[in-house]
Amino acid sequence: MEARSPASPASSSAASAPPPVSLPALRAEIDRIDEAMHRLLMERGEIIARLIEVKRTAETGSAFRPAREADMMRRLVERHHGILPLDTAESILRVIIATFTYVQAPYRVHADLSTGEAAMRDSARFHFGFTVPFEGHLGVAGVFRALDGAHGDLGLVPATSPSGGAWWAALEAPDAPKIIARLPFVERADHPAGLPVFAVARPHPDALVTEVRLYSVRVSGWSLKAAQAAGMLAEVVAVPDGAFDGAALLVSVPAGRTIEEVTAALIGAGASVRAQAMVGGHATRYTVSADGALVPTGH
Ligand SMILES: C=C(O[C@@H]1C=C(C(=O)O)C=C[C@H]1O)C(=O)O
Repeated sequence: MEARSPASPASSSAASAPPPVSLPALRAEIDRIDEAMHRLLMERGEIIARLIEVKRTAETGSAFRPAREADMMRRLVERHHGILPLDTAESILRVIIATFTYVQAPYRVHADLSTGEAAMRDSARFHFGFTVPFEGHLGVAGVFRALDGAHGDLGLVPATSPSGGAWWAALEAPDAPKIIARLPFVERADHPAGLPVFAVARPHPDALVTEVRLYSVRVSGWSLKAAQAAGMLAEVVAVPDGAFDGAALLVSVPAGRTIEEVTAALIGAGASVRAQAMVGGHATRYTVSADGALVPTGH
């Protein structure tokens, strides 16, 4: 976020205009700004109408462009300052983006509620608003069934505490949906919708972001040593898989690293890699630090 003292003028035009002194004058300023914001949103809609033709969304089915969305959210956080809470600015832009994506090609959000309904519903509403239809499912299998029935829809699955076993194995087939984003886009300690969530969808072929690459990896000989070796290089979610120290892993490989480095580390720690498949990708994660700076998260 830009560092500015609270006394700084909001814009150069405000700085040159004489300060309004009366309550009616201040309310007139607010009405002018509200009307300008509404007109700008309607103008944004006209541009989206033209963009639909350029993207030919109707042909490809999915309008999501996760890389662009992550970039827009990072730029919002970087330029934000003043008394409006960042949470509010972030949720407004998210609802604008999600709703205009919906206007391009209608979709539903299917969320796995099995690790808690309130936090998941907050994440879905914060990131997708109330115009995009929301459907809760008790388990990730229900989410994936819904995505099979409606190829343009989007699923939300808790990113860190798998309640339904190694759900990511269902994303291994080439024509299966893939992880396309990790929410929230910009992390911080007190994020009001901070549940770590993976967004799952069938991406447009050139829309999958691969800054962070996600792999489903099956190993035998899984041990604390193997977990530590892989954990030095990548974020790993592990679920025991069968007898004899087997495990199903979801490995998030950050930019600058490769899955080969991770599997070499696993083998070096005594594990055997039985299978691996890419199951998605998302933008590099960023955290807002206490002084408002954006810091890459992870390894
Ligand atoms: C507008 C686009 O489509 C979607 C909607 C966006 C928006 O409203 O800003 C941004 C990214 C896409 O998910 C685009 O591809 O640029």
